[in-house]
Amino acid sequence: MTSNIGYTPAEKGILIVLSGPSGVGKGTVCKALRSKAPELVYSVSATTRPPREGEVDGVNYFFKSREQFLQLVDQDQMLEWAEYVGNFYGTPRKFVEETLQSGKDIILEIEVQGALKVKQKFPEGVFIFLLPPSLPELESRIVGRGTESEESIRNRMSVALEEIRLMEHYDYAIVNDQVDLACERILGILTAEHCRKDRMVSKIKHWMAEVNH
Ligand SMILES: Nc1ncnc2c1ncn2[C@@H]1O[C@H](COP(=O)(O)OP(=O)(O)OP(=O)(O)O)[C@@H](O)[C@H]1O
Ligand SMILES: Nc1nc2c(ncn2[C@@H]2O[C@H](COP(=O)(O)O)[C@@H](O)[C@H]2O)c(=O)[nH]1
Repeated sequence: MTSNIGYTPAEKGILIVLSGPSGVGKGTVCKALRSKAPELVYSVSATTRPPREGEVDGVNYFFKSREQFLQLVDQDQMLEWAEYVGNFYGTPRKFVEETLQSGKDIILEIEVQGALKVKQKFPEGVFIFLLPPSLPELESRIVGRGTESEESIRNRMSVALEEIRLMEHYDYAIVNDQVDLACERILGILTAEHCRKDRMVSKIKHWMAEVNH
């Protein structure tokens, strides 16, 4: 099934930030969204974390050394960046800005510190927090994924509680009990956000200018 957002695009696209603790299912939900909403664009982050089995450079992440990453930061090429459980993660700025400028919506799947930095720069963005049905279910999802060491699982679970505490800074919270339902909720939010009157103001101004001409 493909989405039918059914909006008249405002001039700029909408920036959507999807956060939530490690293992909650952000990546899984985004993958499902790709087939349901092919018109959405997904930002590819840079990271210093080593690739997991099957991850492809330029598709899942741009894999960088710490030196390369910090050079990108120095060159102001990152919209935001953060250190998470010992590795750097960041969003390349140019791709996001160009996508929004072209009128397309873009999703950033990022952790909370980075999301709060994006909120300072793009307060008009839509900030969505994904929650697990419970903390034991979160742990069993991280463990079940089979990608993390015991130490990494412990670290990610302890950061998860800090992240959940910062949920108050987000606009929406969604429980990822079922992937399809989580996708529907995100697409519902997006439809509503496209109908916000503030996003239409510049378009209406343009009409008025034409009539008054
Ligand atoms: N609704 C769901 N019900 C059951 N299992 C799920 C659900 N969503 C995701 N999962 C499973 O949970 C595990 C973690 O999912 P995923 O890798 O998408 O999480 P993530 O939030 O992207 O994690 P990270 O932030 O570490 O990249 C995967 O094995 C995935 O199949
Ligand atoms: N601040 C940012 N966080 C990011 C970015 N890309 C991914 N992430 C988040 O990092 C953690 C860990 O990811 P993992 O792939 O190692 O499991 C997770 O919460 C991601 O959402 C980014 O560009 N900036």
